[in-house]
Amino acid sequence: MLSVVPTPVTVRVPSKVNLHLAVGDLRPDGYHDLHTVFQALSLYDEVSVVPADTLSVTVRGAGAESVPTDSTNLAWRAAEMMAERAARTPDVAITIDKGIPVAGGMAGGSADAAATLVALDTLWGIGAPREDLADLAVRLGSDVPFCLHGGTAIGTGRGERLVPVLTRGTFHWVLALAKGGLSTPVVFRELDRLRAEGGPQRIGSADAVLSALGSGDAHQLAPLLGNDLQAAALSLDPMLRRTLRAGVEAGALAGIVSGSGPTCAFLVEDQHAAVTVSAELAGAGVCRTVRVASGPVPGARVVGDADPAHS
Ligand SMILES: C[C@@](CO)(OP(=O)(O)O)[C@H](O)COP(=O)(O)OP(=O)(O)OC[C@H]1O[C@@H](n2ccc(N)nc2=O)[C@H](O)[C@@H]1O
Ligand SMILES: Nc1ncnc2c1ncn2[C@@H]1O[C@H](COP(=O)(O)OP(=O)(O)O)[C@@H](O)[C@H]1O
Repeated sequence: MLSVVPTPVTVRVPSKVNLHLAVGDLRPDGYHDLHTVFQALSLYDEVSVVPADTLSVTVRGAGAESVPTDSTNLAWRAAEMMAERAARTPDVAITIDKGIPVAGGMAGGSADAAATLVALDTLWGIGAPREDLADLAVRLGSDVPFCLHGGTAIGTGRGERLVPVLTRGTFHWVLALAKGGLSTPVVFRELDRLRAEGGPQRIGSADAVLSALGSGDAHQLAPLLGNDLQAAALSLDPMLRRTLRAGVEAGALAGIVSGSGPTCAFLVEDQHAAVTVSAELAGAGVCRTVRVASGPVPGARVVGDADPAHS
């Protein structure tokens, strides 16, 4: 008798860069209020789910060895949450193909959690409204709702309250991926420490960033990029200064530490500049590897899914 091989559902999910990341003071719950502008970039993870006897996670790609495959993996937790909502057992094998740097400040783990929610929604035929998935997402991490959402958005609260931002055209980026990672809580703590000593200066409001995004002009946007966590990331990893300098010397319009780092994101004029800047940066020996990306791109979605309900 022929046995039916189950077909996996695969979801592609983008990374993010914070174009503007203003960090407030430490709150009693251990978090910081954020005012951020996220942009989803075309550097992706792919998450596949297939029915299995028990829940498992397999991680492949660069940095896979440093990602947990047990219940501390955010994708595992997303599967348990989705199963609870559907009142069933989370009997799936999850495979994560990492394209997003691990612990790189580009929301890799959050992306995998968002992708797992979308993949299981399809695999189990749940058809949950996006708002329901967003409610689950926020319980998994501050960045998970944006990974579902994609595009460009303002994030407030812990970064989880989102309002879409109108942008024109496509922005082109060169990403310098570092050898190691930086721990998000450690970077926030380092900022608290630096602030207790009187520095660094806080970035201002995002108003000018929003109008630059509306103009679609990378030259206008470049000098406005700002990240309150950058000083803390540089304090923990001083070599990043060299990386930021090298990107600008290679012809980027501006460079910024992405989120809590250590990935450095360089805004460039166009696709052609992305190729030349990335080649020069790769030769400068200031990072593990270089990637070209563009944004904004859509959030987590099933590969091959043309259903507008998923847009
Ligand atoms: C800094 C940002 C900027 O987008 O991204 P990354 O650079 O890590 O990708 C995010 O705020 C990271 O979000 P995420 O990685 O989901 O963090 P969470 O799991 O929610 O929190 C991890 C820890 O970071 C600190 N944290 C996080 C968010 C926040 N608004 N304030 C904080 O102080 C807390 O110590 C928290 O326990
Ligand atoms: N699916 C996952 N992918 C990557 N990291 C994960 C995942 N699940 C849990 N983690 C843990 O989260 C930490 C932060 O990783 P990541 O989300 O990639 O970085 P960042 O918070 O800087 O954007 C990692 O060190 C890893 O131990």
